[in-house]
Amino acid sequence: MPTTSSTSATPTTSMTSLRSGRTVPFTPKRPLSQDDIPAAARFVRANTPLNDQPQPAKKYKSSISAESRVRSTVSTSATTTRPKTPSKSNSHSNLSANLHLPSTPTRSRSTTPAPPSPSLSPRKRNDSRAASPLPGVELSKMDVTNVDPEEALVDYQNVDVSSGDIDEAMLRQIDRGKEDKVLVSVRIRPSTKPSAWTHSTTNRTIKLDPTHAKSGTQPQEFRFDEVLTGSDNRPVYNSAARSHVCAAMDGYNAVIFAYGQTASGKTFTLTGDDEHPGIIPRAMKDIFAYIRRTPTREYLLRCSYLEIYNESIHDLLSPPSSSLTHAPVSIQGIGDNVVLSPLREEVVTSLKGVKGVLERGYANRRTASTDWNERSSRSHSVFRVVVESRERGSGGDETGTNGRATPAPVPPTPGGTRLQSRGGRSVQTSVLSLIDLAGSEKATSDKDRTREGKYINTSLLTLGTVIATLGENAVKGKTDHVPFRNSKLTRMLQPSLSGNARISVICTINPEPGAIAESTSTLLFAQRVKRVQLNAQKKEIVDTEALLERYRKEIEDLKRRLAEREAEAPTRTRRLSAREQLDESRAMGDINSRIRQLTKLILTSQSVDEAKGDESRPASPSKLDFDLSPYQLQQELLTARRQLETQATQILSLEAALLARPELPPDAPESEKDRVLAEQTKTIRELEIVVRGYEENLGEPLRAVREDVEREWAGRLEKEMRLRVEKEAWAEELVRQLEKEKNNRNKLEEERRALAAFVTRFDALGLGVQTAIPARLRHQDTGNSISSRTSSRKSSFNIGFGLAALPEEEREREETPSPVKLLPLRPAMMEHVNLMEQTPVEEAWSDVGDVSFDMPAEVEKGKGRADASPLRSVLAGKENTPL
Ligand SMILES: Nc1ncnc2c1ncn2[C@@H]1O[C@H](COP(=O)(O)OP(=O)(O)OP(=O)(O)O)[C@@H](O)[C@H]1O
Repeated sequence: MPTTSSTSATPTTSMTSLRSGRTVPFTPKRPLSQDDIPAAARFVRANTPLNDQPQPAKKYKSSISAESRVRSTVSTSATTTRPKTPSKSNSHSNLSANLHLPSTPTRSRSTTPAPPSPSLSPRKRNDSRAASPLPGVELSKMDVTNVDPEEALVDYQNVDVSSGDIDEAMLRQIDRGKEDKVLVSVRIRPSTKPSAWTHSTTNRTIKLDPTHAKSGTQPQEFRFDEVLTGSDNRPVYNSAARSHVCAAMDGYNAVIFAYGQTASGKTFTLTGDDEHPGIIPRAMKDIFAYIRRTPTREYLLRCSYLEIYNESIHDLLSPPSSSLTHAPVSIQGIGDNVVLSPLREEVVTSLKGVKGVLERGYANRRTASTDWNERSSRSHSVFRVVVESRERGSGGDETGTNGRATPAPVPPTPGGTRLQSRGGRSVQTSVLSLIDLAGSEKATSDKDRTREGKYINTSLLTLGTVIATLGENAVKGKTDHVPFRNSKLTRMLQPSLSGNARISVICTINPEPGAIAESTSTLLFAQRVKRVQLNAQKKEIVDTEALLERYRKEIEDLKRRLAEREAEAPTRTRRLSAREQLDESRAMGDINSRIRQLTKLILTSQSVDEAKGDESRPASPSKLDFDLSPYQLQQELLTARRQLETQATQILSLEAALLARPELPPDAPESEKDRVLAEQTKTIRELEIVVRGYEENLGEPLRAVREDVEREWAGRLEKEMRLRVEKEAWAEELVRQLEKEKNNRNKLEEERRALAAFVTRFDALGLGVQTAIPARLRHQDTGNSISSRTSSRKSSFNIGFGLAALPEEEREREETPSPVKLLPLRPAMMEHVNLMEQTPVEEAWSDVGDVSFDMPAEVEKGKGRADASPLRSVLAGKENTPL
């Protein structure tokens, strides 16, 4: 039997935590002095938009000017020196407390990588120097560009023990959210006022109380995956977020976001407070717990924190004041390939590291006091964790003295994979995005807040439209355009919303009667989200990398054989006959060419991947299908560029390896010098092979691709311009025709009036011909009748003469109603039409043909002539007739 309850049954005082038996402090995010205001009043003021109490909240309103950002930013250099304003400190301490951090790491391997050592690659040394662009502003050493990914790996052995362990409940949750639908939950915020809604947590339904419904209407019942109440964040996390956190650890992209009216509890759900840690701290704990229970894999975790404020993206970990070369974060990439750049990413290896990142980011968030929420989020904030993992290797085969064989390659594109696949072990990458949306709101009393509110509402509206279109497309099998680009938020979420992510949405509502409209709108949004179709896929860099590993191994093997032969050469050649020497040199040539061939294969590994089954032949870019659309060609170009970048990285690595070789002292034995010389010759040869491969394989074809894309685009542009010119000409012609038509009409009207006057006079003369004159010539509507007659005459003219005389294709064009088709009318034809338009009065005149007086001969003669209007002739003839 479902238990139906109303939130009204849970007043503030009864929102006592059942666990603790204490009153849940509805801590405003910017708390007042606790002594000043009684707890109940504090909650009412902080949460209730329409309470009838005075609103001292204004008193605590703080500006969110750039200045305040700078203040909080500069202080981020060390968490200890950050000014602890009362408003922020509570949040920070919430975060720290929520993460339950240990004082020191307890495992053998340090969880925090050491500062970059000078023995590392030159690139790394440069980065660490550039890491402090401002005096006094020390940026995090965990910035991903400062950290060697191989040294920041977290695995079950070195993971922070404070992360706890995964409980059975978590394992049960893993399967949740596997369906191809969005997991939609509704969370009803506790309230002191009676609730306007009835709900059932067991049936997962919510419905407007009929007493609040419009008279005569039956309120709609909404059903979701979860209906949650109360202040405990644990059940919310367990049922609405945990499955998705696990999915992210398992290799799927996952997005969890809170949506709802301002002050309905989004931030409370995502961040929580001391007593009720929210989704973010709980998720981070689970991530480390997951690593602990997965002995087969090693992980690299990178975090970023950004906000979208007034439609621009701000990096919360790298605010403007911390960098001299600050550039705004922009969204790059095409379609579902979204890259945020420049965006600071920090490697985290422990909960403590996560805490630091969250604290700094949170301190830079824009919040302000509004009429409804003392610390309202004025932006959409996104906390992202990139999870990279690979199987743990045996260890011996791949590392050199400092744990690596070559310097860490720079990832080819911003936001790309950092971890390298090793020995055929693939790297799995996924992103967990935890999003606290700004709340939709009504007009507010503050000007700045109103402006922000406009941006907030617009982007939420776009989110609604995007969701609605995606839902429609999914339900009706349509492919309607989805306006992702209409807001930064939707563009950023495009890859996830397009389906390649597991999504969980927690819609928060305020149950009070004063917020029925907003709550209904939130529930309708939730309903639409439920219809969106998902198809999340794991992203695994498997084939290419594995193949590369195979090729690399073979190359190494061949080089070893080549070196052995070269070393033996002096003694062997003496023993060999001329023929055998020739064979020997051929064999060496074969080995060299195989090395070259394999190098080419590495260079075009991506293409090789596509040309499955024919691995010996590199798929050359010259095989490109130029029937592809410009978009597809562009994609090809991007792929080629990426290969090029990989090659450039390889060259850099080899050069760095060459430089890193120890120099010999001057008194070193000759044999040692010869050995070093031979090694260097070998390295030079390797470099030559790589460079040649690059030149042969990518240089020219890449240019060719670029030229083809450019040519294709130039062709399209030319065509577009031609069309435009034609259209403009058409428009001009149309205007001319209209002008002509207008003149004709005026003329016709003039003539009609003259004729009517003439007829009236004629009547006045008592010549008794009224009945013979068509009535319309004597009334106001005459003109219309004449013009309609004219047009019917014109069309009969067309059919009778013009079209019959035209060739087939022109006749077709004439029959098409589009004005564009008028353009190719032959000038002679146009003349006919003009003549028709210029002499409509003869039509009218034919109607008065039975007027019982003789027509002057000139009138008869003038019929059908453009320049001699019969009416004018008539009028001229009658000019001196006495009236
Ligand atoms: N379920 C809940 N239990 C207890 N307190 C809550 C709950 N939901 C919200 N609150 C309290 O209500 C106040 C407003 O909540 P919160 O700031 O999370 O709203 P919001 O939706 O993020 O608002 P905005 O969009 O303006 O940022 C906070 O003081 C918060 O502690």
